[in-house]
Amino acid sequence: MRRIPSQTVCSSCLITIRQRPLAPRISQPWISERFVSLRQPSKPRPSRMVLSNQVYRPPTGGNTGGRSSRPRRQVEGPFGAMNRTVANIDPTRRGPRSRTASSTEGGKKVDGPRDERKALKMQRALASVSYTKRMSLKDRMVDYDSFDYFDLLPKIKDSIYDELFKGLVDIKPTPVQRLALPAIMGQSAPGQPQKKSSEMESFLLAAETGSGKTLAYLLPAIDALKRAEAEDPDIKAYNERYAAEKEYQRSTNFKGKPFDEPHPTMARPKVVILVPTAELAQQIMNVSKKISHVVKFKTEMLSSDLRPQQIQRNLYGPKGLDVIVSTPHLLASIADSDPNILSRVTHLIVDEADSLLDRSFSPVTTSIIERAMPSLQKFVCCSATIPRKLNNYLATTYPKMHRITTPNLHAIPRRVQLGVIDVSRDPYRNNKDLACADALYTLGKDAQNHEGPVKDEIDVRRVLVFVNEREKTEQLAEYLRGQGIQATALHRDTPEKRPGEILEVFTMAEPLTIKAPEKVGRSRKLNNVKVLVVTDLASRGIDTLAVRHVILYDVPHTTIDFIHRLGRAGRMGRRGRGIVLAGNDDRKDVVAEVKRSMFMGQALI
Ligand SMILES: Nc1ncnc2c1ncn2[C@@H]1O[C@H](COP(=O)(O)OP(=O)(O)OP(=O)(O)O)[C@@H](O)[C@H]1O
Repeated sequence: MRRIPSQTVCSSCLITIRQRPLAPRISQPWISERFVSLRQPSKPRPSRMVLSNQVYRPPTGGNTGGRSSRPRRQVEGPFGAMNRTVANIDPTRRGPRSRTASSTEGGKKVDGPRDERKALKMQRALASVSYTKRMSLKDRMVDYDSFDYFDLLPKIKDSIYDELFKGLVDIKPTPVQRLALPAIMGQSAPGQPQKKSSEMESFLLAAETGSGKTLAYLLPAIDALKRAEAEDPDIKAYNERYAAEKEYQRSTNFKGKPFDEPHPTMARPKVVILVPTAELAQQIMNVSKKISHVVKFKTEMLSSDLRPQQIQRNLYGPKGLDVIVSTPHLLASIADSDPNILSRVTHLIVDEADSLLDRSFSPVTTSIIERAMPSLQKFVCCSATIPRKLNNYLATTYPKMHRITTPNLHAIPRRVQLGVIDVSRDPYRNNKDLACADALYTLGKDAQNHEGPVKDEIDVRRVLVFVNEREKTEQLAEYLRGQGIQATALHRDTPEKRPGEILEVFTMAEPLTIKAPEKVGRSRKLNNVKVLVVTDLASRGIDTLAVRHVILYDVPHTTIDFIHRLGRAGRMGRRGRGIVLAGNDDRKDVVAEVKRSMFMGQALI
């Protein structure tokens, strides 16, 4: 008589393995293969929502984007997956090694603690970068601990100290800047001059949120722009004509038309920075403008919320155009009518590359890349999160891409604390609105007196509340206002003011204070907290330096969203706090694992 097989559950992949008790699995591998069945067939997430591992090097497997080692489905057609006797399990992910974080130290394999994050693994939202690689990057970063070690033009260094970080002492490059600046400029060692490359070079800058990626690509681009300008014969000839005309007008006391010959760079920028939103375009243009006050170049932005006359002026201004920051759709449509607009581009930067090379933006972004390619010298993709799909796409399209990843990529800094409010419990009973208002009142009560010259002032806390749906922004803001909280909603169709103006309160670094109330009245009113209820519109790249608190009203769909939303607090070494409101319908196990990963300083997967 046959014995009934017993069952075991594989802890890493939640599969039920039926096997005969007396047969050791290792010696008879066919048993596990034959009787493995999926207990919980979960739908795999699209790879654009899954963070990539090993971002520091391209995936193996050439044009297949690293997927060649995976077992492929044998039977084609709609019923191909039925009646299978063998589970479709990737052999590279099986066995004890996949469950153990291992690294190599001094040629010896060292096993780290087991990675227990089952819920995140099921979601497969992010994956880790080899810890060995992270350490070696740390070693490389020691070298460039001052901007003086970079072979940047002296004026650019002046702009760093006198404009960008005016009033700050002991300014040091951030990790991504230490890695990216020499790489993009072709500088081999600190203090050494740049080496020019005859080929077009491509770079991936992958570094955590708020780590200074903007300057990591902007400074080398402006440096190259100014060096090329000094050797450009058209610009030289223009400057000579301009100087001669000025001299003539001065000597003859001429009162007629001033020199109005269009500049050779008019509507022909050399540096193009693509970003997904108008708000981010404005922010990056402001940084570029600050540098231009010292270095002298022309920088403008293009975005759909500008009036047509303004767009015309920004592009075709007589003083020329060197650096343009734009959303891809507008730039592509302008390039349709004026194909030469991208004919001189030497540096093309795709910021928030995972958004701009995702499905919705990809055709238009790639059309710009293709048009700029003939004159392109440096192509830079930049993001805080690298989904697997993007990783594979870049490996296939740009096999020689230089990959620059920082030690903390995909990790939320430990200085950001995460608190979780279980709204399914009393007193909220799934009333998230009430829980949100209560959390804001608690933040208001904790606010400190302002430590400044004026007495009796209290700090105003600026809090971002993230929701998943745009309809919810208005609804929640209205509820909060009804509770005496100063709340504003911001989404793509916000009617009254321009989003930039609304965001300004949250992006300005200066402290915001109000006069302390003399005595607490009876009315329920929260004066020292300003709240912005917002969708992902404000989660990408917006530099909310002054924001220390972020409330995740809805649990984000992926760890990618966790990283970007929580990344609005705790920027550039500051402390921050996130609060997640988790209800009955939310994945509390995912939230718990994100919280634990943050506590342990682990990269999300
Ligand atoms: N070397 C530096 N020292 C001090 N502050 C810096 C330095 N470099 C950049 N910053 C500041 O850090 C802040 C964040 O920089 P930035 O917006 O470039 O971050 P990011 O990496 O692009 O973030 P995100 O991924 O969220 O877009 C900015 O306010 C910037 O002025």
